[in-house]
Amino acid sequence: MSSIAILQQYSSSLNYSLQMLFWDADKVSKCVTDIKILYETANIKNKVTDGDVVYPRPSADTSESKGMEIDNVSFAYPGEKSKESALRDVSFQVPAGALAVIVGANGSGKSTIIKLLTRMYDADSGTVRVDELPIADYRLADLRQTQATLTQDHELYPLTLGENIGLGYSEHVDDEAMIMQAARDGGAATLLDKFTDGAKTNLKPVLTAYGYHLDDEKHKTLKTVLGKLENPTGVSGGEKQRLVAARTFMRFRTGKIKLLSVDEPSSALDPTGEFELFERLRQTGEGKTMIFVTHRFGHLTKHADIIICMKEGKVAESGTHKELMALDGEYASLYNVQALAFKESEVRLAVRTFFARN
Ligand SMILES: Nc1ncnc2c1ncn2[C@@H]1O[C@H](COP(=O)(O)OP(=O)(O)OP(=O)(O)O)[C@@H](O)[C@H]1O
Repeated sequence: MSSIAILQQYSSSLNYSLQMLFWDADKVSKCVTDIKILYETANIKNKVTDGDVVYPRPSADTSESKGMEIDNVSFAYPGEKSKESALRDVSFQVPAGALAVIVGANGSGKSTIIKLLTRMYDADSGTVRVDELPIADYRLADLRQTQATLTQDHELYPLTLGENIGLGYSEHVDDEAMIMQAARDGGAATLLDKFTDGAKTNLKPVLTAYGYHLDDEKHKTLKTVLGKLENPTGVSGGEKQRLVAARTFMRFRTGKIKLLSVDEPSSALDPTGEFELFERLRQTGEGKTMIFVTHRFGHLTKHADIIICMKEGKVAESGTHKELMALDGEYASLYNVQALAFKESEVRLAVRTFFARN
């Protein structure tokens, strides 16, 4: 019996060792694949060619700041399998300093417009113009310096919460006062206050105390400090959006921003958080060209100088809220569906409150 027991113990120990070996081998092969992808990505040539015109043009006076124009633009994503292109014969203008809001159903081309205006892609036909010149004429680095974008795709990095905000203006990544102001603007101040280390809280430490082979007794203090540093900090989807928004407000501090593009950055925010974010963006961006993509109608569309209502890759309608409501077309029907849903939810809330009280 004892021989069988020993044999069984050895067998399960061998089984465990083999499992660990394969697990480690799996991790090593994943790391190698990741590194390979990293090198391959770094080698991908940018298809967006650089221009040579300085932006903003030194000679440009205010009369030359004409804003942005999309002129008869069509665009299909490289390798797109869809039968229809993402954008077809799209034309509209956003005067300098105006607030434009792009609305429309899923897949109607809203985000694609932002990608062309920020020159992530070039149009297949037609022209995107900035201050009357084709966008491709300008130096890319100059254009990027004057743009602040806020989208759902923005990521947090394995740095401190403060550094994640400070990256919006990398020369001031250590400027605590500026970071705190940006945090307040982005609605992230309460989040920073939640942690004992505040803005210095490490989001996702990359060090590992195990790697140093530290002695429990001899390196006790160092181990405690490293342990604290290494403890990853979790943030919710809404908190991430607030931090990323704060980074955009930090970017405004560069004083160079001329275009603010905001692509549905608030899906995980509660209605109050979203309202406050849009209001602060609108106030901070005052005087700059602002382009918002949103699914939620309401105060933003009412403030818009121009609303572009997209449908299946084309501009269905454009104008102010008042003009489009008077048209009683695509925009009005989208608006009314939301207004109805809002009224229904208000009724449901009132009913629930009534029954809770009685
Ligand atoms: N990277 C991509 N590669 C290929 N096709 C894409 C890519 N991004 C978007 N598309 C396609 O282009 C079309 C327009 O997409 P876009 O993201 O601009 O729409 P949208 O109006 O912003 O949608 P949503 O409201 O869902 O965000 C869609 O048919 C979409 O499938």
